[in-house]
Amino acid sequence: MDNDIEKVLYSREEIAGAAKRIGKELTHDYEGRQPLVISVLKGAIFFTVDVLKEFDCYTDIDFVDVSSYHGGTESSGKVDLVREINTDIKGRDIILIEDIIDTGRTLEYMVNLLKQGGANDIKVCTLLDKPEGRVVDIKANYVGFNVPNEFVVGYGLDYNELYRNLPYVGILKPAVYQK
Ligand SMILES: O=P(O)(O)OC[C@H]1O[C@H](OP(=O)(O)OP(=O)(O)O)[C@H](O)[C@@H]1O
Ligand code: HPA
Ligand SMILES: [Mg+2]
Repeated sequence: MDNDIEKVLYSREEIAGAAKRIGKELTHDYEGRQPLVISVLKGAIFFTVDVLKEFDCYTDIDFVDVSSYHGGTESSGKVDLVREINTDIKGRDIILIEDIIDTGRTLEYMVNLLKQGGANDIKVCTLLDKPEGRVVDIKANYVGFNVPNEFVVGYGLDYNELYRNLPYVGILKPAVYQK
């Protein structure tokens, strides 16, 4: 897999450092509360696990599966709900965990879904933010790293369902998806 990567942006160690930093910030910010963590499948699974191990707080965890890239490098523009949230979110303080905010469409969809369900408060935590990709004006509250406007893979992020298990985040060689 390494041969398909143009440039490593964030190493295993740098990502671990970011997860630790954010987990500690959350521990501080949620002291005395019991938030519900919602992880956005599939991409956020690695980051969720690493942040939660550093989050010292009573919290329950649920998952939602939404999809809009369908394995490709461009957003389809439409977010499909593949698996819904099973926890009652009414009145809950939610921490949403994402791997990347790119166009912002997935996050906008999720925030609307959580508001419709009666969430009390919604905070967003993402490993990567790609501000140049935005088509929707929306921001995360906790960000690991800003990434350039390139298609990145690894540590949960896929191309064609592959590369999620790379331990680092890197730019995928365009030759891989242009062939
Ligand atoms: O800001 P956006 O442009 O909406 O992009 C961000 C979303 O896109 C990816 O999900 P994808 O649809 O690829 O599903 P996956 O996590 O299962 O790969 C990623 O995991 C984010 O959830
Ligand atoms: O750059 C990206 N890589 C992988 N998945 C993504 N989903 C949105 N942007 C990206
Ligand atoms: Mg994807």
